[in-house]
Amino acid sequence: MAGTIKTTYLVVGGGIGGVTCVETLAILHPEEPLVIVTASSLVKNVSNVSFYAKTIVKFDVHETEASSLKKIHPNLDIVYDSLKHIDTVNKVAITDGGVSINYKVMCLCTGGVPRLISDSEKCNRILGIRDTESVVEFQEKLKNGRKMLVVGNGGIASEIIHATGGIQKVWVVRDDYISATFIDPGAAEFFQNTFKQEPLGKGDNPTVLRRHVFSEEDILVSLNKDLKSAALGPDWYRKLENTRSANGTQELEVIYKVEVATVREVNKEYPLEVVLTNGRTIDCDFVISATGVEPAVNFTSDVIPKKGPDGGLEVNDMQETSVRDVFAAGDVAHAGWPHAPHWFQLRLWTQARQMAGMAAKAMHARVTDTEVLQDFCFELFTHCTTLFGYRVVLLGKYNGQGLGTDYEILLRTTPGMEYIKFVLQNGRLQGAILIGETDLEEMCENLILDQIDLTPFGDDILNPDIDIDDYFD
Ligand SMILES: Cc1cc2nc3c(=O)[nH]c(=O)nc-3n(C[C@H](O)[C@H](O)[C@H](O)COP(=O)(O)OP(=O)(O)OC[C@H]3O[C@@H](n4cnc5c(N)ncnc54)[C@H](O)[C@@H]3O)c2cc1C
Ligand SMILES: NC(=O)C1=CN([C@@H]2O[C@H](COP(=O)(O)OP(=O)(O)OC[C@H]3O[C@@H](n4cnc5c(N)ncnc54)[C@H](OP(=O)(O)O)[C@@H]3O)[C@@H](O)[C@H]2O)C=CC1
Repeated sequence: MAGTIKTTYLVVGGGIGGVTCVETLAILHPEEPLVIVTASSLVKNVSNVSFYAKTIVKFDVHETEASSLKKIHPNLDIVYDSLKHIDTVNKVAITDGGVSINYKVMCLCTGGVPRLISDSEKCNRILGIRDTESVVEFQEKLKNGRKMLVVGNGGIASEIIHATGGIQKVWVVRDDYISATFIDPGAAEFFQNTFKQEPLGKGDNPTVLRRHVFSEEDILVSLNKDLKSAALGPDWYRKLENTRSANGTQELEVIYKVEVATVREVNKEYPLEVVLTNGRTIDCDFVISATGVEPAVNFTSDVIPKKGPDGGLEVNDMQETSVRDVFAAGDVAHAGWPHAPHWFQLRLWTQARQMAGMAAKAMHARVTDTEVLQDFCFELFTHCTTLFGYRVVLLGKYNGQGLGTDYEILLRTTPGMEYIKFVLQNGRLQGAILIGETDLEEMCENLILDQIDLTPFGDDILNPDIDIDDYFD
C-alpha cells in the first residue's frame, strides 16, 4: 500500500468532524486536491437538518460508504488507513500502511475513546460504548444477562437506563441526582416521576411556577456542576429497545453519591463482584462504564502540539493547534480560545460539526491567503437531544456554569409535560433548560444573545397565560 501522495488539504478521521470538514472544503475549494484518511470504509453523515432558531440545530446522523464522499468532491482521494506519524517540519503525514501524504494544511478529527473505570483492563465484562461493534457486544451481553451495573451519570448512562428492559439494573452515580451532565436536580425529579407514571394529558396536572434565589450553600449541594465533558449518533440506543434478556425481571435501583471501588471476576452465581466506595457489594453479570471520553491522540509527531487539561489538542478560535497548518476539530480538540460568555465545550455531534466547519474555513483561508472570522455558532452553547423520551434543549449556561453564586432560577413545570428552567443574572437570561414541546427555543436564544433586561416582566416571563413572545416582536 506504501506510496506518496501530494495534496493541498488532508483530513484525518471519518466521524462527523472529518466528514464535515471534507464537505465544507468541497464547497469552498472543489478544484483543489483533498485526501481523507479513514480507518473505516463507513463514515458518518448528517441529514434532515432542522433549525429551531439561528443557532439551535437538530439533525440525524447516519453511516454511509466513504466512497460516496467522492460524489461531492471531484478531487477527493480516500486512503483507508490510520494516521501513524506527522512530520510537521516537512509537512508529511505517514500512515500505518506506510503511505506518505504531503500536505499544505491538515485537520485532525480522530475523535475520542471511552474513558473506562479502572479494573477494565483486567476484565472483559466491563464494557464501554462508542461504536457499532461495542453496541453489538452490549446486545449480546443483554440477551443473556440477568443483572447489569451501569456507572456514570451522563448521556450514555441515561440512554441505557431508558432503553433497556428485561434485566435488573443498578445505576451507580457519583452525584445526588440522575443525568447530571445534562440536567439539574429539578429536571431529574421531573424525569423520575415520569418513570412511575404514564405520560399525562394537558390539564391533568397543575403547572407550578416558582422563583428561587440561590445561596452558595444551595448551589454547592445541588446545582452548578462544572461540566466536563464520542461515536454513535442520536438514536443509537433504539437498537437496545428490542434486545430483551430472556430472564424477564426489570428493576432499577439508583445508588447515589458513590463510585466503583473494585471489580473482580468470581466463581459465584454472578460472575462479577463490584465493591462500591460506600462498602456495598453488588453481584452482576457485567458492568457498563459510561464514564466519559478521552481525546484520541493516537499518533506521533515530531513537534508535539500543545494539549489542554482534558488531553485534547488545544486549538485557537480558528481551530489551529500550536503547530502551524495543523488544525483539529471534534472530540480530539480542546477549545483553547477565550470563550464567549454563553458558550463552553461539551463533546457532542453539534460541536464536532461546528468546529470542523470552522476548521475547513480557516484552512481554506490559509491556503488562499484570505481572512476569516470565527463562526457565530460559538456565541451560544446549544444542544438538542432526547432524554427519557422527552425533547431536551439546553442553552447557554443552563446549569449556572461559571456564574458564581448570585443568580436566580425561574422554574415552570407541568408534571409529565414540560420542565422549563431559566437561569437569570442581573435580570438577564444566561441559560435555559427546555424539556418537552415548549416552543420557547427561539425566544430564549434571542433573550440570551441580546441580554435584554427582563426585570420589568417579573415572573410573567414564564407565565403560561401570557404570551411573552408578543413583547419581543
Ligand atoms: C453512544 C454515544 C451516543 C452519543 N449520542 C450523542 C447524541 O445524542 N448527541 C450528540 O450531540 N452527541 C452524541 N454523542 C457524541 C458524538 O458521537 C461525538 O461527539 C461525535 O461523534 C464526535 O465526532 P468526531 O468526528 O470528533 O469523532 P468520532 O465520531 O469518534 O470519529 C473519529 C474517527 O476518526 C477515526 N480515527 C481515529 N484515530 C484515527 C487515526 N489515527 N487515523 C485515521 N482515523 C482515525 C475513528 O475510527 C473515527 O472514525 C454520542 C456518543 C456516543 C459514544
Ligand atoms: N444525548 C446526548 O447528547 C448524548 C451525548 N453523548 C456524548 O457522548 C460522550 C460519551 O458519553 P458518556 O460516557 O455518557 O460521557 P459524559 O461525559 O456525558 O458523562 C460521563 C459521566 O461519568 C461520570 N464519571 C466519570 N468518571 C467516573 C468514575 N470514575 N466513576 C463514576 N462516574 C464517573 C461523570 O461524572 P463527572 O461529571 O462528575 O465527571 C459523568 O457523569 C459524551 O461526550 C456525551 O456528551 C452520549 C450519549 C448521549
